[in-house]
Amino acid sequence: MGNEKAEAIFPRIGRVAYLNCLPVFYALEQGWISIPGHVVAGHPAELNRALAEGELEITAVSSLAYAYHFEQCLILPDLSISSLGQVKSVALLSKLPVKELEGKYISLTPYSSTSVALLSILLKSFYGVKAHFFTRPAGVSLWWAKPGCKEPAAALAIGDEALLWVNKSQGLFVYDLGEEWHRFTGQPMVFALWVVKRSFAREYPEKVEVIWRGLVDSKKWGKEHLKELALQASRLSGLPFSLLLEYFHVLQHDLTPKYLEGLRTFYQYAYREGWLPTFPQIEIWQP
Ligand SMILES: C=C(O[C@@H]1C=C(C(=O)O)C=C[C@H]1O)C(=O)O
Repeated sequence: MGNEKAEAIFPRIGRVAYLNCLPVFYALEQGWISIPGHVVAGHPAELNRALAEGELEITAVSSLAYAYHFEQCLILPDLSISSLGQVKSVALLSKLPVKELEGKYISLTPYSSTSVALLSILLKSFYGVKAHFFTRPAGVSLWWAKPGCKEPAAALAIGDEALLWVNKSQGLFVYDLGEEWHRFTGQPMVFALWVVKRSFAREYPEKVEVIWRGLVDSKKWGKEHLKELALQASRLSGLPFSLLLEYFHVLQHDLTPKYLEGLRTFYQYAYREGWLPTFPQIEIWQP
C-alpha cells in the first residue's frame, strides 16, 4: 500500500458490504452528497483486518475491533450500527431451544467479531450454557459440518445472511442477539462503530471533518427516506419490502450517551470474559 500523499488527498473509507450500511451510504452512493475519499466495501472481519494493517484511514468496524485498536484510532461521533432490542440481522438460528445447546456444536460466522463475543457472553452469563464453537469457512452453508463432526445444532449469522435466514426460518428457533442483549442488560447493543486513525486525524483534521459531516448528512437523508431505502434494499436482496422497512426502523445509526453506556457495558463483559487484553478507553474524535 503506502502512497501517503495519495491517501492524504483521497483517504480510504471502509463500508460494511451489507444492507445495514445502506442508511448511511445511500445518498453518498447516489452522488447527492460527496466526500473526498474512496469507499471500500468489505465484510466486518475484512474491515477490522484492514484497519489493523493500516489499509484504511476511516472505516466502520466491529465495536470489539475498536476495543482492540483503541490506541491507534478514535471513534467518530453520531455514527454506529446499533439496536435497542431487536436488530434482525444478528441471529442464532438453532435446531433446539437455546437451553438445550449444552455440549452441542455451534457454527460461527467467519465475518464477525462483536457478535461472536456477544453470543459467547449471552450463552455463558445469561443462559449458563456451555457449547462447542467452531468457525465455518467463508462462503459455506450455515449447517456445514467440520470433517469428522456432526452437523452443528445451531449457527450464528450476521448481516444479509442473517436477514435471509430469519426470513425463511421455518422450524428453527431464532434468537435475535440485539433482543437477547436487551433482555439481559436492559441496554442498547452497539455492533459497529466508525473510527478514524489517530495519525490521520492529527495530520488532516479538516479532511476528517468534511468526511464525517458527509457521512452524518447522508445518514440524516437515509433516516428521512426509509421507504426509499427499503425499496432499494428489496431490489438488491430480493427480500420483502415490509421486512426491510421494519429492519430500517429497528436498526439505529446514532451514538447517543445511552448507546455509549450500552457499549461500555458490552466492553465490561467482554473484558471480564477474556475477549479483550485491556479495558479500552472510549475516545471520541471532536470536530
Ligand atoms: C447489525 C449488524 O452488525 C454487524 C456486526 C458486526 C460484528 O459482529 O462484528 C460488525 C458490523 C456489523 O455488520 C449486522 O451485521 O447486520
